[in-house]
Amino acid sequence: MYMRYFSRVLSAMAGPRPVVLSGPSGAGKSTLLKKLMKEYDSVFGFSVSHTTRNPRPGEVNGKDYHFVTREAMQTGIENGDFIEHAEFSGNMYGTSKAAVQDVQAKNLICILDIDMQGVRSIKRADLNPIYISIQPPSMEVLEHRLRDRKTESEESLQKRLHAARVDMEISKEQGLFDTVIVNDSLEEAHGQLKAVLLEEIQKVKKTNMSS
Ligand SMILES: Nc1ncnc2c1ncn2[C@@H]1O[C@H](COP(=O)(O)OP(=O)(O)OP(=O)(O)O)[C@@H](O)[C@H]1O
Ligand SMILES: Nc1nc2c(ncn2[C@@H]2O[C@H](COP(=O)(O)O)[C@@H](O)[C@H]2O)c(=O)[nH]1
Repeated sequence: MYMRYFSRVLSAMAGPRPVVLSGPSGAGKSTLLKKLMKEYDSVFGFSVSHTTRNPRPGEVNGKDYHFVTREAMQTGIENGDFIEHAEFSGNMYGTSKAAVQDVQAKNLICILDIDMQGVRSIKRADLNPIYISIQPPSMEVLEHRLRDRKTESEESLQKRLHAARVDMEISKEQGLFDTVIVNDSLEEAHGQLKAVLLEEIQKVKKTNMSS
């Protein structure tokens, strides 16, 4: 218990707290984090995950994800390269230690966009992030958004909707998230996200000004 306490104190001294953004597929995590990173230049850094899924049109290897084979991912996991990893909708996803270290080395707020299994694993690690859940206004709206995005096959869509129902139930669990934001109006959700992160944003801005 004391070890965990001291490691949290040390990590607080080391730089800004990372941010975990979680929530059902299609809730708007990427949309919100892109908007945040556009508004705040040189404050946030994205933790680029590894995945075995195929890139979508426009996605860039090394920027949106590290797109890898299942074999490469398994080897990385066996070598202890990952803080957490999970199977989601038929593909593997994972946060490497390097992905987080790369952002933290620049003294930026590291943003992790991960599923619920990832949240559970990160809770057991020593990252001490701010946990934010992004939720859709309803299952109906979520389904519309996912269909309109046109990224999923019917099979993948159904898997994601099933995971979403589970996610929406679990996210009500007391103490799991520091904040739950319902992304109905994008502007309002963006405003709420900024408000939650204000203290960390100011910390980074202050450090950047004095360096
Ligand atoms: N507030 C909103 N109002 C209307 N549409 C939205 C809103 N937020 C996001 N969207 C749209 O919903 C779709 C899903 O959003 P997004 O891709 O950001 O979700 P996500 O949570 O990152 O999903 P995934 O976990 O699958 O990556 C996108 O087409 C996006 O443009
Ligand atoms: N546990 C982890 N989950 C991750 C990671 N990177 C992304 N994700 C989550 O996967 C789903 C699907 O993402 P998509 O890009 O295929 O739509 C979504 O909920 C992400 O949050 C990760 O490294 N670990």
